[in-house]
Amino acid sequence: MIQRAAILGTGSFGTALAHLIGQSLQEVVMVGRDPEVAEGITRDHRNPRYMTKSSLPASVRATTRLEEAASGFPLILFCVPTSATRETATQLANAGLDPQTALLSCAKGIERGTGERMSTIIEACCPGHPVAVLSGPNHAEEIATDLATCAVIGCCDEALARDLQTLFTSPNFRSYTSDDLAGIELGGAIKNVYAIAAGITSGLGLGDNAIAALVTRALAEMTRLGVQLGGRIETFSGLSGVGDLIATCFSVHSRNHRVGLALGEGRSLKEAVDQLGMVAEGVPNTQSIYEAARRVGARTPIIDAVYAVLYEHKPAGHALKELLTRDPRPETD
Ligand SMILES: NC(=O)C1=CN([C@@H]2O[C@H](COP(=O)(O)OP(=O)(O)OC[C@H]3O[C@@H](n4cnc5c(N)ncnc54)[C@H](O)[C@@H]3O)[C@@H](O)[C@H]2O)C=CC1
Ligand SMILES: O=C(CO)COP(=O)(O)O
Repeated sequence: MIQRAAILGTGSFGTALAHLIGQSLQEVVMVGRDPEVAEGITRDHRNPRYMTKSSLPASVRATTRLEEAASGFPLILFCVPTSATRETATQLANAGLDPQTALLSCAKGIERGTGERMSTIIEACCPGHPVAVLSGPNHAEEIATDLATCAVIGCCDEALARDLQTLFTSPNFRSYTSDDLAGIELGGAIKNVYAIAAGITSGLGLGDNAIAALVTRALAEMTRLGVQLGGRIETFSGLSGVGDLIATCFSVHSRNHRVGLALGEGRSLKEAVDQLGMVAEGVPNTQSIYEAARRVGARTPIIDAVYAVLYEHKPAGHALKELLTRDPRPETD
């Protein structure tokens, strides 16, 4: 049984998960960069910057010193953006990490340049440590206020998978297990791009039919690309695939959706990102996933359209028109 855990990242998701697992654990230490945030969490049992309405259990404290998390915690959660995962995992490995510590990746994205998944990066930086992943329709805002949801835990070690499933089981949180880490991580990464596309669609003033059509074709594209990149087909019909796709494409909470909405309404990418104040993984991941798709020769018209809007200055309306006027094809092709 896991009794203590460390959480790297004192942002939205780290705070939501501290709220969740802090209810059953003896001790949770959160590690962040901002001393004011860390002090606020420890003193007031509330994050002064993220998820500010959510109280944190008495078991939760925070620090800015990574060394405090490296030793004495059998489980460490990675809740920093994907762009910071390699650096954070390297620092952790050099901070005196206990040999048996399990590492759980909660971030959603793949690395720019290499196309690597977060679990493989963590494994490479912290060799010998068991690595698992958590994903699903899991908006921080809802977990932090005890609204019910489900997640899938990807883990190849059966005993650890059981321990993690026990930890991530509460009256408002149900978890499933799977050994398809690739499929789980790819679904969570790729859906970010479609959440931007859904936001753009809303921002352009299109209706429910258009968004339903987009999400349906996005699922076909995500499955096609995800299988080419190494995931199992059935995983994309699960919580980390279609489940998270629905959550982010239709939710007011989705940061990626909000970036898309701003773009559809005519704002620049910089304006859209600046007004958010939180990480929208779909922005860097549109690049990393577009590049990964090119490497395996996948047909990804929706990802290509989002890439053109974000990085080639194509007006969103033009990108939409091009998508709709492509050569006709069978639905299941
Ligand atoms: N917010 C959500 O509802 C969910 C987020 N996630 C994933 O969790 C990850 C983190 O997202 P959020 O917590 O939403 O982001 P956030 O923007 O709310 O917080 C990010 C945190 O990481 C820290 N950070 C940023 N750059 C860093 C660096 N270079 N080194 C160390 N720390 C750094 C920030 O100071 C902040 O504490 C992302 O990959 C996201 O996709 C997954 C599920 C749900
Ligand atoms: O992954 C998420 C919910 O499952 C969060 O999505 P956003 O990053 O778009 O807010």
